[in-house]
Amino acid sequence: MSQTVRIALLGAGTVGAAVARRLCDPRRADLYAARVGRPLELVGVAVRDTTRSRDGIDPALLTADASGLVERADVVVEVMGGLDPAPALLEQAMRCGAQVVTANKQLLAQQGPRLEALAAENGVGLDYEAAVMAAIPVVAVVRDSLAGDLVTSISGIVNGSTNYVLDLVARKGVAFDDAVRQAGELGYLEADPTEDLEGLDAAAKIVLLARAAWGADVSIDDVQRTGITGLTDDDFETAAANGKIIKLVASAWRSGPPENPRVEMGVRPVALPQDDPLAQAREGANVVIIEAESAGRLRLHGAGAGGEETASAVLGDIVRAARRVVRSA
Ligand SMILES: NC(=O)C1=CN([C@@H]2O[C@H](COP(=O)(O)OP(=O)(O)OC[C@H]3O[C@@H](n4cnc5c(N)ncnc54)[C@H](OP(=O)(O)O)[C@@H]3O)[C@@H](O)[C@H]2O)C=CC1
Ligand SMILES: N[C@@H](CC=O)C(=O)O
Repeated sequence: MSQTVRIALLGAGTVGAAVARRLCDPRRADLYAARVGRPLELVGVAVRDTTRSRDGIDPALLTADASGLVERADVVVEVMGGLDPAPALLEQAMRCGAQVVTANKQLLAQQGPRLEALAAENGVGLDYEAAVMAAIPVVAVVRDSLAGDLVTSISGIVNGSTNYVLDLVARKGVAFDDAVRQAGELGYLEADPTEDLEGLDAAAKIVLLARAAWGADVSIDDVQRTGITGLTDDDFETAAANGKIIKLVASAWRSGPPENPRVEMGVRPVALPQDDPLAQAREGANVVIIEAESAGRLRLHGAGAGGEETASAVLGDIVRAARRVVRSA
């Protein structure tokens, strides 16, 4: 038995680099050891370009052999994104008996049920809090904290980069393309920015929340989706003239009996009154309102994108996964 819980990190971009720096921070090491019951050890970081130096990451940890790295880990953390090779590496990890953590919403939206089944088959966990609303612990709230209640609707701003763009255009008069460029510089945009701008990222997140809330058998094709690229100067001017602000709102709501729920989902730009709770999200923030029969109306608000903020959620999942490793030893 290893004296440490061995962590393999797949990806060291905006999110992965922040996770690696925290795992290598000596001030955090004792804290994680106490919380887990054994020290965490970062055994390697898989990247495409191993020659590039990465602030705060020992170059000796870098490898281009992601599959070889997976074989050496108790917990595999996927923050590379995309649909190739991430799913194959996660499958390999599960078959090797490793716990799996991912922030990859597109992968989960498209292949989540299959990966969940594979995790169960191999007796490992699949944690993905960072995949929805970055730093905001919404998956745990909807899936676990409200497991004794009946959620009726979920509505919110679940994409940080488009919120940043819409906010800068509306409040600061920044040109749309310039705001998109700034969102990219802050690390908010996906590798393919059309995922954000066309509402696909928000659609993936609302699918994950609908599954968490209702166990619903839904896919991204079930989401009625409109992104923000079709918005015109006229749309922004009309909204402002009416005291409103345009936000990209994602919603899911349940109808029918709880035992056989019918779920509908949508993503679309909406002109909201300035005092609407969803209008309060500034720059890269996200906000979500969850309605449940007994709990009533809950609101979560916080950072919806960014390396350090998303790393908070990934690290929470790593601690949870590492505890499972220690318990099962
Ligand atoms: N950015 C954010 O605010 C948030 C992102 N996420 C999700 O987290 C994931 C990562 O996002 P982000 O950090 O922004 O992405 P980046 O594009 O910044 O980083 C991707 C990293 O993965 C590595 N990588 C990509 N493909 C491969 C491959 N085939 N083999 C080895 N390494 C590879 C890259 O290597 P190299 O550096 O050499 O190019 C890079 O280090 C995505 O799924 C994203 O949706 C979730 C919440 C918030
Ligand atoms: N591109 C995403 C990053 C976090 O999930 C976003 O803008 O919200």
